[in-house]
Amino acid sequence: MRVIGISTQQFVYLASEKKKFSVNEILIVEDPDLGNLRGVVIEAKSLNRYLPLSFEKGAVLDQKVLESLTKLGFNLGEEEVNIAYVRLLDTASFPIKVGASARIPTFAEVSDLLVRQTPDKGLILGEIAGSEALGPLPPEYSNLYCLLENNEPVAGRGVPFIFDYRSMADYPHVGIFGGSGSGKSFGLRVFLEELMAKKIPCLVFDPHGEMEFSEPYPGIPKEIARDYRERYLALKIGEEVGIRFSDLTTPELISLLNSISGISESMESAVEALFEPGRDSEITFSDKLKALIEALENEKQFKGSTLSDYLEGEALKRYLYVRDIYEKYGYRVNQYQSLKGILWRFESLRAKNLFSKSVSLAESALLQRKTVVIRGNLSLLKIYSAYIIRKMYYARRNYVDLRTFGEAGEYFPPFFIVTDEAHNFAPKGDKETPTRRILREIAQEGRKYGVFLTLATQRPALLDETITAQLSTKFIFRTVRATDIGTIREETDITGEEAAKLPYLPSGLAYISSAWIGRTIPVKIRATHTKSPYTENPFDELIEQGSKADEKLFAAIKKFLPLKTTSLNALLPYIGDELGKEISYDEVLTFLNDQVEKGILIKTDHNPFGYEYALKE
Ligand SMILES: Nc1ncnc2c1ncn2[C@@H]1O[C@H](COP(=O)(O)OP(=O)(O)OP(=O)(O)O)[C@@H](O)[C@H]1O
Repeated sequence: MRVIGISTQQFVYLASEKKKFSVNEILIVEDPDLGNLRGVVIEAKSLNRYLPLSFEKGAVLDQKVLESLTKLGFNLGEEEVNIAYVRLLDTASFPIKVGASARIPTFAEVSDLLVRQTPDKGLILGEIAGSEALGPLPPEYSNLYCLLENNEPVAGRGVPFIFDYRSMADYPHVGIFGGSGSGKSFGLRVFLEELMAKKIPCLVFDPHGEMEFSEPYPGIPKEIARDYRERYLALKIGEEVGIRFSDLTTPELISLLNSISGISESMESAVEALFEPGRDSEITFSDKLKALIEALENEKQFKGSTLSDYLEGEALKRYLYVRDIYEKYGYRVNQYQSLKGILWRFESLRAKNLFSKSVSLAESALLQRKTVVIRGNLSLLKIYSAYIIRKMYYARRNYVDLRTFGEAGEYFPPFFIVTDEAHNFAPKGDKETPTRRILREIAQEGRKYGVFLTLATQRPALLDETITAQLSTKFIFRTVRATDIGTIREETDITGEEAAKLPYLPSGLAYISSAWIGRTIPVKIRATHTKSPYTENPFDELIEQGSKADEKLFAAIKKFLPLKTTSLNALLPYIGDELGKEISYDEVLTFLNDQVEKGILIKTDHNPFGYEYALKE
């Protein structure tokens, strides 16, 4: 490797016949006067005589570079020459000497650039791509992780990428972007495993039920494997976690109703007038709504206080109750349609079982520094997340605010909020959603309180821009859509060359762009220690399900072998009993013929009307 072309104090060109350069690789230039200087490859090209057109394109290849190559003895007509455009990371007091040699560094020479944190104080997320060449690592950086090759874990051979989560106090919030199948969910799982290992409390929203960490990934060596079973708690909305109605404030109730379907101003003022926080239960609030609707439907009956003679017993009790409610609220809340709208929204919330449980299990698990996985379908999570995030965030905020003024409040720990499908929780656009409001607030102020976001999405272009702008660290996996690549280019410092590679990145390779690192680093995300419940290939699933069904049917039919098709109809009820379900003539016949094809049964002509199937000897 030699310096060619025109060099400056900041940039040099390197050429080599043998070494192929890759973008982001760190190299050492050995200047006879300036000593050893480190630089990072920002563009890489290969030239050979069959590619004359590439000479015309790109900043790397100008005429002077080509002349210099020829003068230095490279034979462009005959051989391939690899060229790198390198930005120096160390300061040079004058331009680098042309012709100076360059080489691959040792780990010790570049360790300060590659590892910013010791493994015990950082998240071990994977391996810096291309770092295998740096030679043996000191023991403290070895054997920390495996990579996944053809779905098998193999020991990592390069420099670990250690994410300095402590730097999030200055550079908060993480974005994980990548198209379908790019390795984004895998990356998120690795991130969560590392947070659990460090006992950093975390609130995760899990719309796909995949955030399970109890099953070990097959083949992970035991020196690396960790047991996460005690480190997380999965809670299902409506079963283990919900909203305690008596805890709700009026704005919270309004926000919940709004999340079912947007509410009007008159509905909002009706809720403000009717709802008594802390005193109303879900039943008393619903009763009030119904009573007021009933009164407005027959307003004449309830105006004035003349009591009908015909009323007695339950009917009288009801009349008095409705009249009472009408007298108390009717003069302020008299829009029938608004009340119907609130009732419909409120009953929809109740139907989701939201009010049957509280957040106490989630709260105490966070206090125990666990990861809390909140499960539910996407639409339920969208409703619930705003409530629980606000609840946990304000608990933390109150504690910190009180502490700032020297007062003792109830302790609540710093924590992460993590979700996949983030563009559904905080979509871009004019329509305000309750979750977006609180996520924006945390994106802007969470740092002060030690509350950090980790938002994963397939569609960064659809994520709220205020939030995207606050994500100081971005993990960018394979991305194909031009609009998403456009957003990524605006929001990170990745180069044009890196952006052009985004559609072709292999699964599991991410560019990590972060304000605290100051440059983009390509990282192969490590193998997970645990297995998602849904890693089975759907086609293997078909085969497995098929063979299970076949085994069952074979066991049911076996005792009737040899079996004649003429007696099959009569046997169907018995076969059905064995199977525990009805089965048709055609289904059994197809199955028998399949077994003949597999060589398990033989089929013979029985008589002009049918066949006989028997076990092959
Ligand atoms: N770090 C990795 N190393 C090697 N292979 C990986 C890695 N991450 C993912 N893969 C491969 O890519 C596949 C898809 O990964 P993953 O499920 O994480 O995709 P995804 O980006 O989350 O897609 P979707 O958004 O559709 O869920 C995995 O099943 C695995 O085979």
